[in-house]
Amino acid sequence: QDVEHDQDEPLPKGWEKRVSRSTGQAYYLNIYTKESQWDRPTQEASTKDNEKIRCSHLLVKHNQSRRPSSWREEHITRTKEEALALIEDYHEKISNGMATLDELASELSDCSSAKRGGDLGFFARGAMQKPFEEAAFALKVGELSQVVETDSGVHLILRTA
Ligand SMILES: O=C(N[C@H](Cc1nc2ccccc2[nH]1)C(=O)O)c1cc2ccccc2s1
Repeated sequence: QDVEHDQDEPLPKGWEKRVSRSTGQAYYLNIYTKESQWDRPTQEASTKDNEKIRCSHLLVKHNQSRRPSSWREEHITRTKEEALALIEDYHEKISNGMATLDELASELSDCSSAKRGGDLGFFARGAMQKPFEEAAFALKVGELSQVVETDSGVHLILRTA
């Protein structure tokens, strides 16, 4: 469900709306690069895909998250404050070398990418929620973000390529 746009608002140029055969969930196809994404695009489809980066992330969801459920916990009830306390602890552990983001993400991330150590693969601008995209594209390769808030919850982002 995409609450911030009414469904019949036109999509930005170069995108088509499709329905996933396996989940019945709507997704969006860039007709130039043939890339697809779950989130409704906010900008015209990029015709070239050279500005792509690769990131891993650790997501802690809370009771105000867009989908307060994950592979770890069917009903996520923690408050946003509790989520922030957790993610700040993880940030400290990764920053002082006590743990790596992929180790913590594999066990603790509320995103399905946890199965891949938090790896989201390569993505261009327009694929992820804006706050996440801005933070990710501001990182140098190998750099860990500060805490980033999106409608999904609170994140730590590591740019890997
Ligand atoms: O949106 C996803 N997962 C959501 C949580 C979430 N929300 C996000 C917002 C920005 C970036 C990553 C995010 N992951 C969920 O599981 O509820 C994605 C999972 C995966 C898995 C592999 C590669 C890309 C993605 S994007």
